[in-house]
Amino acid sequence: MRIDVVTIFPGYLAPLRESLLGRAADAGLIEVALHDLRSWTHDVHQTVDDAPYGGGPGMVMRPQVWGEALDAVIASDSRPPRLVVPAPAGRSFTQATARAYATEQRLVFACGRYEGIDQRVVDHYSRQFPVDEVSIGDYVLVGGEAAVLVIVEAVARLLPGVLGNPRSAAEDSFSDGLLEGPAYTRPEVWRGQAVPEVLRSGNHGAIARWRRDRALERTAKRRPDLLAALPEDRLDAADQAF
Ligand SMILES: Nc1nc2cc(Br)ccc2s1
Repeated sequence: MRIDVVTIFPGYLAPLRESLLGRAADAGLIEVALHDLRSWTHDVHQTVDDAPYGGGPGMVMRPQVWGEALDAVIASDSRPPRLVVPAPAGRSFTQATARAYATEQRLVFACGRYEGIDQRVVDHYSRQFPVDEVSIGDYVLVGGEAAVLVIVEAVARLLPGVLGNPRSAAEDSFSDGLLEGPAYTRPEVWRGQAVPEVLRSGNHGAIARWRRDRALERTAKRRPDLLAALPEDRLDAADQAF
């Protein structure tokens, strides 16, 4: 997978080259290219924003700069892109979105700042490529860069070969529509708290049931919306207690 990120703060995306993603890049599983939006300005001040039509606070990012940048970046690789624009008003980015993005050949991220990017940029490219405006949560950041770090990590970990143990991705939170239950490791007793006995029983059936019950219990308590959204056939008779 090829990932391009256009931003006025390329340094903010440096962590994409660290650890898990660094190893994935070294292994050729992911190719990350960072592009400074200001490279496509033509004035001495490298202006990327302007006052909003209709008045109001803040500044809006100029369509001309974004158009020149995205034309150049998209043309720099033959793989067809999905353009992803993090935005507070975007559709929610979920594990299902991450799974869908993990099947893409190429993701091009446009990192907005200020009050966002002139809407005509998204409208223009939506006529040529799939374009998603996505939000990573119901809060407002200062820019899209932090959202790109989150999205890229959630997607990259699903790519074959990126995680040491592929079962991790298959069994983590949200993979079966539920939150993950509690996890334990040695020592058996820590500060007077013992590891639940069933986990030391060696009875794999009982362990699987216990883990399912803890996941259902936690999901019912913390995210009842996820439980309500589960398709009927995803809950078996033993699950009905939740
Ligand atoms: N939750 C989010 N907040 C923001 C703010 C800006 Br400015 C750009 C993108 C995003 S995504």
